[in-house]
Amino acid sequence: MPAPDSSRQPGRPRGRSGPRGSQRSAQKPSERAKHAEPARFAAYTLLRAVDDGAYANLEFPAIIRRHRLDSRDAAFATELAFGTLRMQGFYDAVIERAAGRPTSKIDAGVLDVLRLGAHQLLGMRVPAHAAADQTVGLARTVSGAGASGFVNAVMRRVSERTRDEWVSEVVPEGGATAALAVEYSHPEWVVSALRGALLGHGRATAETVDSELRALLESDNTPAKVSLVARPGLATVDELVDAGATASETSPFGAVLDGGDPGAIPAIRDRRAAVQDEGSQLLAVALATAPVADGVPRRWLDLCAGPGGKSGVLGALALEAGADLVAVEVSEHRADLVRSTLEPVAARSAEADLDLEVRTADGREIGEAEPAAYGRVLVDAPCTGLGALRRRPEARWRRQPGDLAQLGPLQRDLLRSALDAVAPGGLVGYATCSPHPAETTFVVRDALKKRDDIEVVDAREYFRDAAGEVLHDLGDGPEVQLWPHVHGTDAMFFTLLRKKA
Ligand SMILES: C[S@@+](CC[C@H](N)C(=O)[O-])C[C@H]1O[C@@H](n2cnc3c(N)ncnc32)[C@H](O)[C@@H]1O
Repeated sequence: MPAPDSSRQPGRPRGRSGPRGSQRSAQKPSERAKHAEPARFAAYTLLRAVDDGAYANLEFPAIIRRHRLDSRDAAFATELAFGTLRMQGFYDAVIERAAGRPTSKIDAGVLDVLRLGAHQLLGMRVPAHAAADQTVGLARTVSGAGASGFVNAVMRRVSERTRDEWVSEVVPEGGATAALAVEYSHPEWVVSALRGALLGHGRATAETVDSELRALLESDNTPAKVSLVARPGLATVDELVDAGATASETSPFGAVLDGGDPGAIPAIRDRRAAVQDEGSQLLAVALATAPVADGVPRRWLDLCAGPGGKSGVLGALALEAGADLVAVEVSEHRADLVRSTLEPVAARSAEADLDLEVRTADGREIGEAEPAAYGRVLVDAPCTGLGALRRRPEARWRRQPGDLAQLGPLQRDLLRSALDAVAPGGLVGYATCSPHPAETTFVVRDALKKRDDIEVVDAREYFRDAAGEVLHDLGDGPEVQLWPHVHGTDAMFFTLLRKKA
């Protein structure tokens, strides 16, 4: 068992008060932490793994197990590691100033130690002396005594100012985008892209865009709550509530878990329920419930299905509607995840004599191979994920503007294939977990060019909250753009298209 962490007593929220130099430890250096404490070492291990290309969400559970952290230490390590990854851009600006050298001139491992220290000082409630001592101890463990003097000096300088004072110190004046990028710790191109998205989707005007953008960037830095879905007909929201969750106000099939392990909930263990953003739930329901013409095939298609979150909802709703479902995924591994997600639906579909097929295939080829064969088609296109940055702490630093150019042709081809695969009178839903106009409205506009057989349906009325009301603040339509700072969901985009009968 790791030793109790006396360095984590509740304290004043960081960064709202005066300088904290006076809070420095009265301990002599020789009395300070000599070694890394397990939770901090686990957080450091994750940062190094992410630097090597790992995905934080996938990697951290194994690190927590390897370091044998109890639930309290695991929660601390998660807040420390994920918060550090999110705020890395801001902390690097602080560290550069405090160290008097660019971060490129600091050893990568030592830089990660300093980032973790900066987060404890400026972003968590860890007392300044404990943050500094533990960070020096971590430096000694991972980089040897040589680095610990440097780390000690930088930590001392960082601790001399509050977060707000550091913001005034390192955030550039004048250039709004550059300033927001540092203050809210996003790459500059992402700040520009989100500004364009707020304006492009009519969420903000020139007058309101700055405050909307700040709220959106802030929500990217706030860990998402754990949203659950009770797959329709397979589980109920009440089952999730009985297991400790709170019923969602946003999604009729949703619930929110405040703490604890979702995997311990029986309905989730048997895949009748799952962890899923409420926005994703809503758009799957919208596609499944918007009316189609009589006589369209009772056969639905999920063209980009892996790992199967939306297929799980669509499969359950297809079963209720007496429809077949084909879930297509190009990656073999992700197609296996879809199979596993759909297992409980598959068993019931077989009993109901319905066809449920998971196919490892290229969705771009389905339209030509099976023209007009489906009544409802979902294209949940591969995208930059700029609308889900709060869920993937390192994603903002991985993505590059060039990704947009790479994904664009694929997104257009998949949508064109879907439009060919849908039968007259049937519906295609095009979705992304990005609000970027280049992945949303421009893709739809281009795919509809040179076709006169498609009409755009107002999707808003099919986005109904748990009370059955149309969700608030859906804008002017016809498409729907959800926002984390407005709806509490990922920034999902959804357009509903009908092939003329
Ligand atoms: C945004 S994810 C889909 C998420 C999924 N609908 C869910 O809710 O869990 C996009 C998926 O499309 C897959 N994909 C990429 N290119 C594809 C293609 N040409 N055909 C089919 N699937 C493709 C990716 O492997 C990825 O799993």
